[in-house]
Amino acid sequence: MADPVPTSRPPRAELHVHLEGTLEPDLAFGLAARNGVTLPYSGPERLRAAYEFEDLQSFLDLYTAGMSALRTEADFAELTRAYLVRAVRAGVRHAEISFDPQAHLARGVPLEAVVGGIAGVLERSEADLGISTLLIAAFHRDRDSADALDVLERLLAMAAPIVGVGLDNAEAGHPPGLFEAVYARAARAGLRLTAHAGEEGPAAYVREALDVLHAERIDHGLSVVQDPDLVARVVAQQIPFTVCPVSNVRLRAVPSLAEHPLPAMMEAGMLVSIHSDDPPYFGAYVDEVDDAVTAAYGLTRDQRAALAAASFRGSFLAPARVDAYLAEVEAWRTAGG
Ligand SMILES: Nc1ncnc2[nH]cnc12
Ligand SMILES: [Zn+2]
Repeated sequence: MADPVPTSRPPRAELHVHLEGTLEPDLAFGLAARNGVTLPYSGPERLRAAYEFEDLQSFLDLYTAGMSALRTEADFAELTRAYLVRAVRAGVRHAEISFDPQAHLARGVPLEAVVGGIAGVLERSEADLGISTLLIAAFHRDRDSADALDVLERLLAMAAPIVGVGLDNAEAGHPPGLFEAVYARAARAGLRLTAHAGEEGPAAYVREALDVLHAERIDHGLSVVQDPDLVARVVAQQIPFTVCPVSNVRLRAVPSLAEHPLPAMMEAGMLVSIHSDDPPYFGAYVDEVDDAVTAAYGLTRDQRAALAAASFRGSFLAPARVDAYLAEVEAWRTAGG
């Protein structure tokens, strides 16, 4: 018999989600109308119908176009709140949300509006919605690293409430090592370090993110499986990998879930967890990602609980909070009988 709705999926942490990638077409058109912005589609359904991607770049083009609707502090607050409400329904107990400051600065939107809108909602998320949250500033790897350093200094100067930094956007030809100084500065400021690596790039990019950036966590990291020595190392060190299987299929990093390395990563003993990346663009929030991988690989309740536990272990939360959330996962696992 199917479980009742509240316990059908494990409690989990969402560690890999781009705030701008949570923009639903209806909200995009609502904000665009409010701001006098014209989106290059006749309406939300036409926009959603355009969510067919050949690769990462074809997605990034649409993702960047969608962002043009976001202009004011209130827009960022509304976007953040809408994501959190949906995440709570997905069983997300803790979310570490990335945002792309450079994308907004490039459009003339002040950093204060972006950070103020997001942070104002996040600081009340636990009281208002019962979900803990942390914020990550992600830098564009296909821009000059001096620009990333400048934006990082501005975030530090304004005491932006960020827990860490990330690295995203077009990967091919943009190795992590270019951002060594940015990550060193972030580390000196006490920030936590994560980086996209091995989504479209080679295993060498994953290695470089670990060795040069000293990344504590790897976003995607699919290509690690091409390097058995590196797999052995990340297993030994229990480096968290935030994998987004539905995103990887939709962006054609892999042909299908059946050919995705997630089962091999789990089998090898990696600390791997599953996430949504940019949910409306890929047609799946993290509960739907869980459903998809459970069906594709015939995961047991214990395996789903292990993925959920890894999401908390890989978080930037304090150990006591991780332990409290792990107890919730364990309660879910054992409730299944
Ligand atoms: N999957 C992804 N890879 C790199 N940058 C991104 N920004 C939003 N989604 C991304
Ligand atoms: Zn991502």
